[in-house]
Amino acid sequence: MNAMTQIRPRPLRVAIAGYGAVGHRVAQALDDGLPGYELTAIAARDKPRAARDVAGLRYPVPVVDIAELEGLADLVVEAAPAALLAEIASPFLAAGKRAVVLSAGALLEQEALVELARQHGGQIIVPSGALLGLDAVAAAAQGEIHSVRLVTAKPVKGLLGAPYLERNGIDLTGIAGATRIFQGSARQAALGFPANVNVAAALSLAGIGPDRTMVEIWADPALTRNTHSISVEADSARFSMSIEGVPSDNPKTGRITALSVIACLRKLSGPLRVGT
Ligand SMILES: NC(=O)C1=CN([C@@H]2O[C@H](COP(=O)(O)OP(=O)(O)OC[C@H]3O[C@@H](n4cnc5c(N)ncnc54)[C@H](OP(=O)(O)O)[C@@H]3O)[C@@H](O)[C@H]2O)C=CC1
Ligand SMILES: O=C([O-])CC(=O)C(=O)O
Repeated sequence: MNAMTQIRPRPLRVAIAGYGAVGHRVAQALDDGLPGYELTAIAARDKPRAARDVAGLRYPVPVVDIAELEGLADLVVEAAPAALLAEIASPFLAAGKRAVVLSAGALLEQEALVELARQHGGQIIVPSGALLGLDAVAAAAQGEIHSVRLVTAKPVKGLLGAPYLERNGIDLTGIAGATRIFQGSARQAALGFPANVNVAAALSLAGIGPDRTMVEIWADPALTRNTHSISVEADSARFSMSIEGVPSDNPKTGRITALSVIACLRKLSGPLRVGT
C-alpha cells in the first residue's frame, strides 16, 4: 500500500430503539448525514407504521424488533419507554459496544448495566438531554459538591400519566395555579415520574448521586415550556441555571432532547470536542 494512501474509517453503524419524538428526529438527522455515522436499523413497537415513515427517508433502513438491533449496528440510541432500557442496551454492552441512553431514570435501577459495560469494554452514554449544565456539575464533582437541587416545572400535559400521581391520587386536570406535586430525591423522582424527569437522573449521575440530589416537581397550567432549574453548591463554584424547553410532539419531551443526542454523536466522532 502506498504510504500516502488515506484509509477512511468506515462509518459507525447506528441503531435507534424507539421511533417516537426523539427517535424520529435523530433518524432524520442521521439520514440527512452526520459525518462518521450511518443509520442502519430502527426498532419500533408498531413496525408497519414505522416502516411506512422510514420509506420516506433518503436511505431507508430495516424496521426490526429490539432483539435484532445488535447484529445490525455498532451503537444504539435508546429512545424508548424506560421499561425497555435493559432489553435494548444489554446486547450492545455485552458486545463491547456503546449505548446512548435517554431513559436515564431507568439506569438508576439498572446498575448491572454499568457493570456489564465495564466487564465487556462497552460504554453507556447519557447525553444532556433536556437539561443543561452537566458539564459544570461533572467538573465540580471532581472536587466536593455540597448540594445539588433541581426544580422542574411543566405544563400539566407534560406530567399526566406519571405513576406517582396515580399512586397518590393526584388529579392535575383541575389545578388552578402552579402546584408542587413532588419533593424528594432524584431516585424517588425517577421511580415516580419515569417519563418526565430523566433530567433528574442524569443530573444525579453527573454529580453526587441519586440519593443526595434533591428534586421538586411542579405542575403549572400557565406554563407552555418544560422548565428545569438547577442549583449547585460546591467547593469550586456556586452556580444556578435554567432552561425553558419547547415541548416536542410528545408533550413530556422537550425538542432539545433529540438535538442533544445529535450533538452528542457529533462530539463522539468529530475532530474538535468542546465542553467537559
Ligand atoms: N434524558 C432526557 O433528558 C430525556 C429523556 N427522555 C426519555 O427518552 C425516551 C424517549 O422519549 P420520546 O421519544 O419522547 O418518547 P416517545 O414516547 O415519543 O417514543 C418512544 C417510542 O418507543 C416506542 N416503543 C414502545 N415499545 C417499543 C418496543 N417494544 N420496541 C420498539 N419501540 C417501542 C413507542 O411506540 P408507541 O408510541 O407505538 O408505543 C414510541 O414510538 C423516553 O424514555 C423519555 O422519557 C425524554 C426527554 C428528556
Ligand atoms: O424534556 C424534558 O423537559 C424532560 C423530560 O421529559 C425528562 O427529563 O424525561
